[in-house]
Amino acid sequence: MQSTWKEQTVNIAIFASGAGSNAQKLIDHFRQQAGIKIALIVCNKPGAGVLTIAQKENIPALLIEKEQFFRGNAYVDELKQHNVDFIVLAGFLWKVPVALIQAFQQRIINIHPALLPNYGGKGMYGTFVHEAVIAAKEKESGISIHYVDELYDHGKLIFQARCTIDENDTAASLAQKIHALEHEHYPLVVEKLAHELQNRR
Ligand SMILES: Nc1nc2c(c(=O)[nH]1)N[C@@H](CN(C=O)c1ccc(C(=O)N[C@@H](CCC(=O)O)C(=O)O)cc1)CN2
Ligand SMILES: NCC(=O)N[C@@H]1O[C@H](COP(=O)([O-])[O-])[C@@H](O)[C@H]1O
Repeated sequence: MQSTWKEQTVNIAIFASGAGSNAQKLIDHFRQQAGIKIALIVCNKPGAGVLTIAQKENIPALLIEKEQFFRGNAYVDELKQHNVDFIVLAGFLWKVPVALIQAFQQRIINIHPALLPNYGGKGMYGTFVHEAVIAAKEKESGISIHYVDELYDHGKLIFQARCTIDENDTAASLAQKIHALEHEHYPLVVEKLAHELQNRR
């Protein structure tokens, strides 16, 4: 039987902990796209900028807390209630637990602001990444988009893009270059994976 358009829609949940610039770019990108919807914003930090974006964009927001996330159902039931098909981490700073990974196998991805496998792992987030890259006097950095497994920054790589680092670059100027790469590429990678999910149905 032909499924309804609603059933064919790929519903995406964005997990974020901070300002939400990547979330905003994803929302903008899919605003006019039939069949792919940003259905939920999940956040672990009260007052985070991404919650303001959710409110402005009239997207449901779910504020999660540690006990239920790490020792409860990992909010799998709530995600299913929102018909979430795919999870996109965009500056989410907690480790995704195995319960959630098992419920969304090969359907959780993350963007990391460096060229994995270098400069990843516990403590490697936000400006800490750029400071480490600058301190190491690297000549280039970039972004890595990967599937999420039970370890930090360890899942199968999907996409990488690079930028040069000039001698006068600082962690702040490097962060700007990295954000530009993220905003350019993440929506396109998410779109490609969402279409592949649609075609598997
Ligand atoms: N199971 C997984 N969960 C998450 C992954 C992953 O690859 N597998 N990626 C991270 C995102 N990330 C890097 O891309 C990352 C985020 C945060 C940390 C970190 O050290 N966090 C601190 C806590 C910080 C806070 O609560 O403010 C910590 O664990 O002590 C490392 C890497 C998202 N989840
Ligand atoms: N290791 C995870 C990590 O550092 N993620 C990084 O957090 C930032 C979130 O920015 P945003 O809130 O403006 O999208 C992004 O640069 C993302 O790569």
